[in-house]
Amino acid sequence: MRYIIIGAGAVGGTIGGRLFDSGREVVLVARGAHGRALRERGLRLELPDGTRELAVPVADGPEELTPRDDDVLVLAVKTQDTAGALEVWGGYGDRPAVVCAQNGVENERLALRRFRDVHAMCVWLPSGHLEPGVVQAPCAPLTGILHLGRYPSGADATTVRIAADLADSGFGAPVREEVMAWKYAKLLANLGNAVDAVWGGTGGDRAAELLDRAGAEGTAVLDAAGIAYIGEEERARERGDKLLVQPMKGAARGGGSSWQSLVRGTGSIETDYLNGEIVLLGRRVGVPTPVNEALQRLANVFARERRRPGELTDDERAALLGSLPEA
Ligand SMILES: CC(C)(CO)C(=O)C(=O)O
Repeated sequence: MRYIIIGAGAVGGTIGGRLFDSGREVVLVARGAHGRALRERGLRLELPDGTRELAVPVADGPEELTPRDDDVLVLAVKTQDTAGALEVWGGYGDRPAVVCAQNGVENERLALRRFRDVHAMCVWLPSGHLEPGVVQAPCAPLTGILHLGRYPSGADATTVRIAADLADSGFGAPVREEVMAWKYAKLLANLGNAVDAVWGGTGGDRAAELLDRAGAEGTAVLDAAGIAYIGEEERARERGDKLLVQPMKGAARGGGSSWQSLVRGTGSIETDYLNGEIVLLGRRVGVPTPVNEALQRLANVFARERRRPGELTDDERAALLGSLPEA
């Protein structure tokens, strides 16, 4: 199989780099400073057991590639960029398999409009990309856990082959027939990304309250909407001691993916598809979601104004805390 990684940032770069390092054929799709660094110096993949300098082929877009029957398009751009990526790649070849290696639950729906063979990946892969050409993944003994299934459910020979390649490359890669139940569970965990981003990781008890409340709104909404998700106990058991963050020399202080979007100053953030997904579903089923709404609003202001994590004004902090229910 040839893995074409669309969006070679933290998650895409780690998956692509690991697959390449284990002998698989990989093309990284990246533009701008990151794309230039990858072309000039290769991918620098920093792992707990050492750094790999990987000369992975790089492409700007589909015009540089000749479609093949064994192509797998791995979508690893942030959800707000998926529609744009599909505009570019939507006409690529007859029927490549598409894997959505992204947070949120919207990407698979978008991909299925363009491609018939869509697979969903629930990505547990703490990783960082703050510098062009460099990606860090600090976990061991596994680099990440990537649950994989066909969208909307089931699994086929392609799912199993991709999972086997991933398992051989340092990831846990369970095949899940009900993969979206794993992705909805991950969505609940990702409601904390906005807290991490706007509070800057120094929130203490009040940030913990926001986290708890955002999660409680999330489960209330999914329950009311009748959407299945894997419970916290099973999720934790799955990760267990397989995904331990290791001390890494020279590693930048990390935050989640939304935190990193603010640090990179990209001007956009994924929150509309994380907290915003819960807000949308809550409006559909009549469940109020004030904390997720407040987080969504503020995260978008931070991204638009290119603020750093934690640069909250006193008024904004008060408004955010005001969204919490009375104790
Ligand atoms: C929780 C984590 C780090 C794991 O992949 C993540 O999903 C994110 O930062 O968005």
